[in-house]
Amino acid sequence: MLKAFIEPFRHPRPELDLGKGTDGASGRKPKAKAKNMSGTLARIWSYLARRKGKLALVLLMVMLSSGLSLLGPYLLGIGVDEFLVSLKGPDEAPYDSGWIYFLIGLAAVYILQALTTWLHNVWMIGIAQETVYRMRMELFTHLHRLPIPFYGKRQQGEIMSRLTNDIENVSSTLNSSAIQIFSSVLTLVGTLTVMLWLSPLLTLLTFLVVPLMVLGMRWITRRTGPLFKERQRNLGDLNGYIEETLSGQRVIKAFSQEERVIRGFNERNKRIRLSGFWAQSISGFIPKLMNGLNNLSFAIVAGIGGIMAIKGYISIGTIIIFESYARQFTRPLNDLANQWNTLLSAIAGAERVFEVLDEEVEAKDEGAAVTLTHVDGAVAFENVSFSYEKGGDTLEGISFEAKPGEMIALVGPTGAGKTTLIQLLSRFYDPDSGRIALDGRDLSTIRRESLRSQMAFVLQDSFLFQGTIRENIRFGRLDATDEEVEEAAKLANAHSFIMRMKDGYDKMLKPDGSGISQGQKQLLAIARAILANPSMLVLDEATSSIDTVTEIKIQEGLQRLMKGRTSFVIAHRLNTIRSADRILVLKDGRLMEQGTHDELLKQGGFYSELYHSQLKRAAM
Ligand SMILES: Nc1ncnc2c1ncn2[C@@H]1O[C@H](COP(=O)(O)OP(=O)(O)OP(=O)(O)O)[C@@H](O)[C@H]1O
Repeated sequence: MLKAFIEPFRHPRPELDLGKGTDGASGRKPKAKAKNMSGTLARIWSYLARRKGKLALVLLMVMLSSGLSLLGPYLLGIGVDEFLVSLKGPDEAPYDSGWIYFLIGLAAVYILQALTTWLHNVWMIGIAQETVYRMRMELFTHLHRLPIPFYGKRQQGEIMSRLTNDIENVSSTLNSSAIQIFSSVLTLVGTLTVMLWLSPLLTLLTFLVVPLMVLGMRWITRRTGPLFKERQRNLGDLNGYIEETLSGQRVIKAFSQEERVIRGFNERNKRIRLSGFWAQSISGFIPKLMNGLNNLSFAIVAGIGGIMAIKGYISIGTIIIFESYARQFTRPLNDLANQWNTLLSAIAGAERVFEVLDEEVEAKDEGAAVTLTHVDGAVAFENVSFSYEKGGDTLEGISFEAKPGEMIALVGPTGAGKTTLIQLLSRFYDPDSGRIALDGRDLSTIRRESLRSQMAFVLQDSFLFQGTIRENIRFGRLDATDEEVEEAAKLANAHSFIMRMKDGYDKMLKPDGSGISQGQKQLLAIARAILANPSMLVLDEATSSIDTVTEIKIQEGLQRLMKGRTSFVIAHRLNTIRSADRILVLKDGRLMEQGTHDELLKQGGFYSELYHSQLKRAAM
């Protein structure tokens, strides 16, 4: 109801629309509408309710400031009647003490109004910041408890936009809009009540222009609404494009696609210019219309009110009160219309935040799940099948065994399912059927955290954080001493290159790990894994070409790391896994062959084919 009334008064404010309620990062269509408004509001309230006392104070201040905003003009009218209209002639000056007290009282009212407004603003900002602080914390913590499949389904930019844009949207709305709406409603109701009480006829005359305002505004907003939405969509599209092209800089440069990317940007930029031009030009007419109609109302009240005053129906002071109130009336109406929309988009934002908070966290370990203290490293896959999507067959009927300390190599063409098999072993996903066992114990009966703490990963593109080399190695075991960190680096063959750097172990690495070479990154990852001292290892062999010296160093480091641990090596160059205890050959999600290098060559099957074709390519 309220929305229907105030919607036409909405001044589309460009600065409010920027990035808010849009899925800026992903560039998707903005979702301005909340799906479950009352539920979301109740949930926001549950956050606010934690500061009930302060909130009550804020509401009290809002009521006071709204009341005082009514009292000011009212007193002014009374003052005019009392001290000016009653003057007998131009020579009679209102210098008696009553007039002075009146002025002091009036000033006190306006000062108090400013003070109460300031107080409710500051207190509300405090409550709002505390609320979004808690939301942000909850969301970030929750994101780290969500299972890997959640991330597989969503774009990173989209998740980030919830943590930043959407939360910011809730924050700014709680800061101002929520209270402004309350204050506007109070002021409107109060103004109307006092006006009706003073003179129903003059009230009617004052509001004669309101239907014209509603019609005029509706006419304009009907035209600008779709234009603003269009601009919002274009903005989202542009944001997504910027994010994509900035993160893909290397590829763009490598393929010399700069010109094409700039052209793409230009097209999107033009679309924003066009929709922005029309939206803002048409909506720019709104303040003029409001002003014109306000003046019309002013003239009607002054004219008819003047006649009524001459006839003695009302006093001059009453006309002054009406004129002030009439001017005061359109402001909260405008505020309401603007804030209402901001509020709606914030509710939609909050809903998107709650949607993530409602995502199921990684399934709880079963009650009886155990924490492993020691692992021998015997792994068995028994007829394991798995698919990322229902009905698929990413892995089918996989069975093999790995004895403690064995090196198992996984080979097969791209997309064969090697990484998926490792994901199942680390319980990032659970098999659809079949069983995986560690030391004879079903994986599902082992606590995930405990299982993962027994494993270390040395991947192709090892993830390095922004921090020193020392901190990055220590990530393997946070309580390791500096000596232990250096010992691990020595075993990994990383010590010498670290010492050649200016700051040695204190060299700061950049957030994306750039600044050191691929081979050096891998040596650091090996050091990290050595420090973690896991019972099981997962190694993703580097595909990128690394110089022979570094490669020998890496191989040495890996040999030391693998010693006595069950290791799974995803191999791309088959000559590096000749010493593997077992080679698993995967193709299209099925285990085609398994055995040692020699056994598989003798079989003359798929592995032998792969091996010989690689030999041939190397010889060319
Ligand atoms: N998160 C995912 N959601 C849906 N399908 C996926 C997902 N990850 C991988 N796949 C699909 O599962 C199949 C196996 O992928 P996997 O990454 O295990 O192959 P791989 O043998 O490790 O390949 P590569 O050698 O290229 O790394 C592929 O067809 C791949 O497209």
